[in-house]
Order: sequence, then C-alpha cells, then structure tokens
Amino acid sequence: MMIQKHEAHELPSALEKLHELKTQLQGKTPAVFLDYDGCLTPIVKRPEMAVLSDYMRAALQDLASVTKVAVVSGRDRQNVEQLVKLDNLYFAGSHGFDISGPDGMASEPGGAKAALPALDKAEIILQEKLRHVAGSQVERKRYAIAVHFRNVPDEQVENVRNAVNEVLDAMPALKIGHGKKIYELKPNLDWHKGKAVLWLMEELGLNDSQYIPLYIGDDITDEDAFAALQGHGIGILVGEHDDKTAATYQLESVEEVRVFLEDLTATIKKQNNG
Ligand SMILES: O=P(O)(O)OC[C@H]1O[C@H](O[C@H]2O[C@H](CO)[C@@H](O)[C@H](O)[C@H]2O)[C@H](O)[C@@H](O)[C@@H]1O
Repeated sequence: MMIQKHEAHELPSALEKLHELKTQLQGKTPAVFLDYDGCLTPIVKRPEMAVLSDYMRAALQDLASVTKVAVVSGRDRQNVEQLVKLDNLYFAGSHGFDISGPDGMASEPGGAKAALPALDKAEIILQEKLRHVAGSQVERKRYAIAVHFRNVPDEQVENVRNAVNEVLDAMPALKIGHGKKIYELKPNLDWHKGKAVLWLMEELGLNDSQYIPLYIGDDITDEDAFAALQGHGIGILVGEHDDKTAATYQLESVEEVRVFLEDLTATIKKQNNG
C-alpha cells in the first residue's frame, strides 16, 4: 500500500472532528497506543524533567479500565514504566525492542540482544568523546542510546554529530535514528514502533474487526506507527516535526491529548453500557 503523507498543518483537528472519529469507532473498541515525550508530557530541557502529571495519569488509568492501552516509547522501558506508574498498561521501550505488560508479559521481539555489546561499547566511547561538549547528554536505554544536543550551543552541535558518525562508522551493528534535538544509535535491524504496535495487536488478540488501533505521537519515530496503521487504524500527530506525516488527525498539545483521551474513555463507557 502506498503511504499517504501530509504536512501537519493540513491535518484536521481530532478534537474538532470528534464526531467523524466516533463514527469510525462505532461498534468497535479502540486499542490505544501512546508515545511518551511530546505526547503525554511536554518536551522539556532534559529527559529526567519530563514528569507525567497527575491529571494525565488519572486519564490513562481511567482509559485502561475500559480498553487496552500501551505506551510505545523511545525511552528505556523500565524508565517509562517508572514515570507512568500504572500497572495495567503495556510498555514498549527502546523504540519497541523491549516490551512488558500486566501479568508478567515480557518480550524482546525485535531480536536486539545481539546488539548489546555494540551498544555498551558505543556508550563508553560517546561518553568519552562528548565529555567536553557542554550541554550534551548521553542517555543509555537498554536497546538504544540517545545523544541529546538540546542544550548544546549551535556552533558545537557539529561536534556532537561528528562523534556519533565516528562511532557509527566503526559499528555496523548500529544505525542512526533522529528525534527532537537528539541523535539516536539503535540496533541496525528492521524493527521499529510500527512493528511493535502490530506485534502487540497480534499478541493481545486484537486483530479482530471488533478492535481498531489508535496511535498518538509527536515525533519522527512515531511515523513508523502511523504508516503501519494507515488504512486500518487511526493516527494522530501531536504538534509537528520536521517531516511530512502519515497521521490522519492532529492535536495541538499534551493538554489536547488529555482532553481527547478523556472523551474517548467516556465514549467507550457509553458504548459498553449500550
Ligand atoms: O518515543 P518517545 O517516548 O517520544 O521518546 C523519544 C525521546 O524522548 C526523550 O527525548 C525527548 O524529550 C526530552 C524531554 O522532553 C527532551 O529533552 C529531548 O530533547 C527530546 O528529544 C528521551 O530522552 C529519549 O530517550 C527518547 O528517545
């Protein structure tokens, strides 16, 4: 299938088109997949500052009481679990390479284990190379390394990129990924958030006409999920990123995401009560 892409500003607002969306949902239960940074929490200066609000946590808890909810993040899976603090959700960390869920579900379906030695080595080299680049931050996740340059002066960002390129040139087991003011080193494998969402749909028995997948995210890595669901699910982009999008609706902010999720929960509850 040819993936349709649009500029973010061309997309209709999911809140303004709630009626149209509800028509798509009629009789079906949405399985909800959510990105973390930029979707459930606003983008902030440093990763450790992106704390989930109590309001958003309550909205997620309520939604998870009526349908399956998964957080699909570039973050380390354990880290995002600790930030969300809800035990009835599914979590896919390291861009989908590391998945957990209620009742002890634990799987690493992308086959990234073989890349661990390369990731360990890359982490050490990057820490050393970037030691003197003020504002840079190396964030290790089980199956990825984010090199942050949000707080690096513009004239030094090239030094960060050069360090990342040198490591990648020496390590064919890893590849580059992009995000908001980060370079990511990931296992050089054909696995991403889109494949993780399809895997979860299959694993949770949701590939049935009764369910419809709904994915909300803000970043370039979420495009794999929007593309994977195009034609048989709903993709909602939060804000915008530097590229065209395969999402079909848009929400302006994290606050709009919360309002949308609360409305979705109310719709499912109404549907369930006949
Ligand atoms: O897939 P996500 O859950 O959206 O994770 C993507 C990356 O998010 C984090 O970095 C981004 O958010 C930080 C906090 O707001 C911000 O400081 C940074 O500039 C953003 O790129 C996270 O730290 C990364 O590990 C994730 O890959």
